[in-house]
Amino acid sequence: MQIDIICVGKVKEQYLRDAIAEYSKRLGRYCKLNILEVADEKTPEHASEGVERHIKAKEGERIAKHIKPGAYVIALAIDGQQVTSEGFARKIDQLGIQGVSHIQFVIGGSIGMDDAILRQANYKLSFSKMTFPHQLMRVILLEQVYRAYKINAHEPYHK
Ligand SMILES: C[S@@+](CC[C@H](N)C(=O)[O-])C[C@H]1O[C@@H](n2cnc3c(N)ncnc32)[C@H](O)[C@@H]1O
Repeated sequence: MQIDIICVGKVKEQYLRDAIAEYSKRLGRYCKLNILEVADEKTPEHASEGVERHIKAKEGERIAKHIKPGAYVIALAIDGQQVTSEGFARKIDQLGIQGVSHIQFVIGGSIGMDDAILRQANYKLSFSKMTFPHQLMRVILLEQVYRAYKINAHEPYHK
């Protein structure tokens, strides 16, 4: 399975970069992982709704260029479906059984994700009703994908 994580902006904090590197290394045993970063737009403080929509559209255009025909696209969205870790593992397993060989996760930028990407996605996944920073979301997603592979391989890790 090829897993892409399409995300916005560079991760600046070293502790997040370390965590991303660690989970990427661990996942290397189970799938082919690509982290595809697109450039972020500067967001002024107190930007109007119109300005925010414009920023999300520009970031969305960059994200769209990475979306591949035939890939199963999972957009991370606060109002998406909430599942357990076991349910998430089952979803990845079932996609493989259905013949999907490429999953692309998309994480929005600091002010969120363009509506066009959300509409294009095959599935919207929520990690709770709380808002997490987009850069931390990368770590949380990687850990849950790793957990899913450990669950599916019946290997110790998930408790
Ligand atoms: C800081 S959040 C954007 C907040 C924005 N107000 C919104 O509603 O999308 C940045 C990105 O992180 C992801 N994200 C943050 N919290 C999330 C959650 N609880 N579940 C799923 N994705 C989340 C989403 O992809 C979001 O576009």
